[in-house]
Amino acid sequence: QFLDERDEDVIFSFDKVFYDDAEQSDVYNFLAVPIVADAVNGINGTIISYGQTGAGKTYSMEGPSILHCNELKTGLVQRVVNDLFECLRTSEDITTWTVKLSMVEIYLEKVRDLLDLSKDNLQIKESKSQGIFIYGATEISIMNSSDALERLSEGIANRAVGETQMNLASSRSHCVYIFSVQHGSTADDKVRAGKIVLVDLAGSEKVEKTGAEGRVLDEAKTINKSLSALGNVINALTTAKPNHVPYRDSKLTRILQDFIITLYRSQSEVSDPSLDSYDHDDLRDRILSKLRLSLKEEDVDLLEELFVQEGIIFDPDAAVPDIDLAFQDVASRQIVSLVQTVEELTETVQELTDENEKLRHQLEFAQEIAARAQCATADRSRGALFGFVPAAVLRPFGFVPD
Ligand SMILES: Nc1ncnc2c1ncn2[C@@H]1O[C@H](COP(=O)(O)OP(=O)(O)OP(=O)(O)O)[C@@H](O)[C@H]1O
Repeated sequence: QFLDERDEDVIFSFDKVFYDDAEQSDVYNFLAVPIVADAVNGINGTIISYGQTGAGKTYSMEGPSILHCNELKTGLVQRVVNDLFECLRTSEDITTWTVKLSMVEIYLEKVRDLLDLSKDNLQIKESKSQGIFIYGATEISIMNSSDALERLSEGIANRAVGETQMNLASSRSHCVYIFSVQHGSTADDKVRAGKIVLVDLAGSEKVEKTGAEGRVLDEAKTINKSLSALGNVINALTTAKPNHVPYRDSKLTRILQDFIITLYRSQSEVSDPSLDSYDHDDLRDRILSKLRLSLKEEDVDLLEELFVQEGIIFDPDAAVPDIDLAFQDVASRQIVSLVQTVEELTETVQELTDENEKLRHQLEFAQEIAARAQCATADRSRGALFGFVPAAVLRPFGFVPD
């Protein structure tokens, strides 16, 4: 419990608080184990370390060193990597897999590739198939955990190279590690893709307390702006019906756009059988409005029918007890995978619409050719008509020699 600036009580809720005797493994087991398991099942996850300079963000993420440290001090990143490969290797269903690593740092609102320093101003783009992605960022395929740790260590070393070249301290930038996992499974012949994004944020201290000037002041202002943007996005998402989620206000929130999602209810509330229908309606509305952005109304209507049939969204006219059961079912299957399904279907509809458009053009073209051919035939017929006038008729007019 804390007091705000007006000395009023403010209560914050935490899922868990770790005291100073907590081990790195305690943090890892609580925070990251479910996220690694989800990534192997095709569900994106993210871990962000936030706090004041010197609070221990980088230590929690990387330990004292990525490559050389004992089991006790090993950071989250190494533990994620080790478990990820362990899960992939030991799963009976997984037949083939690839793991790719990208590593970027955001400094003064510029995205720099830590695996290729020549790329120092990467752009963030969005596509239907990939969602938000960092255009041109180096992606290295990694085969096993020791390979991954070597590459991570190179990336971290590049952060240090930047430090001396550009006189920046690594704590003044946000560091983003992106692991993309893709695998095929014998269980259902599907290819699953999931991402784990780990973010070591820049220190969050207040500008006025630091007495900073010049470049250091610019750094502090930019960091504060992006951290406020992150706060604003989370605030908007935790509002029941946000009008606008300001993802575009900073590079950080834009990169994390597909990873910061909102679940209004805690797990205990989800399993509460007295759910009202508000959340179902809200979820349905949000899915449908997302579809309406890129599709025609009739396609959205068709998809809505399909989604209701598949149990992806709910029939607004269905009886409330059925809706509650359906909601619990969907909650357990994770809303993230649901949104992925929506995106895949949106893409399929878009492809079909394009194909349809192409066929329509071809048909119009064929009809035009056919019409022209008919005209030509008519012209030829007219010519033939003259040709068929019996010579006896034309002869008196001198058209045909005797
Ligand atoms: N749990 C810990 N055990 C031992 N040393 C620690 C621990 N946490 C942090 N430290 C040490 O405290 C110092 C500051 O930690 P760290 O660099 O991780 O802070 P930070 O929050 O990342 O700061 P910045 O915002 O400047 O990047 C480092 O020397 C680190 O080794």
